[in-house]
Amino acid sequence: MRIHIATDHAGLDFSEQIQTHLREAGHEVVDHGPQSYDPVDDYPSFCINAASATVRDQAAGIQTLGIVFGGSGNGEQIAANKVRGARAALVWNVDTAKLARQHNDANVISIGARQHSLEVAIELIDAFIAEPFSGEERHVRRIAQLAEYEATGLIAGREID
Ligand SMILES: O=C(CO)[C@H](O)[C@H](O)COP(=O)(O)O
Repeated sequence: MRIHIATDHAGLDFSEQIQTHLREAGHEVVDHGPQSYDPVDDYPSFCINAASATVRDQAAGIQTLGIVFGGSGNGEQIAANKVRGARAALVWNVDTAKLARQHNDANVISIGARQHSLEVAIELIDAFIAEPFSGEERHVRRIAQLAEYEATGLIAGREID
């Protein structure tokens, strides 16, 4: 699978080690930065680039997922979700990693590098990558509502309050 990855200064060390893990597992990793440590760098552009590339590859039929990291993962998730078509989930245990795929068909995982050990972060990412979307009708319906809202501001053809 192709994995698009991005972080900021708070996750750089993590990102480098996780990229090694992913490459050893046979994935193609595309690093969206940062390329060097800058304690005052800003996560939005890195994370938006990773999410955009993930959405673009999926639209082209390429099997791909995105990973974004930061100190908490909150801002990184918010940034990724600004990209149309991105469904970024902030994951904090194996259950939320699996549910992000099963129920939400999340295409980007966000993780707080200051919240977990490297071993746990790798466990969360591996669980996320391995889990398929359930494809169940209720989840398909809810995801379609989000996509419709993103595209038109409507849900099921109606304005919402
Ligand atoms: O997690 C993050 C955003 O949600 C950032 O990584 C975090 O805010 C960076 O903090 P600082 O600039 O104090 O190192």
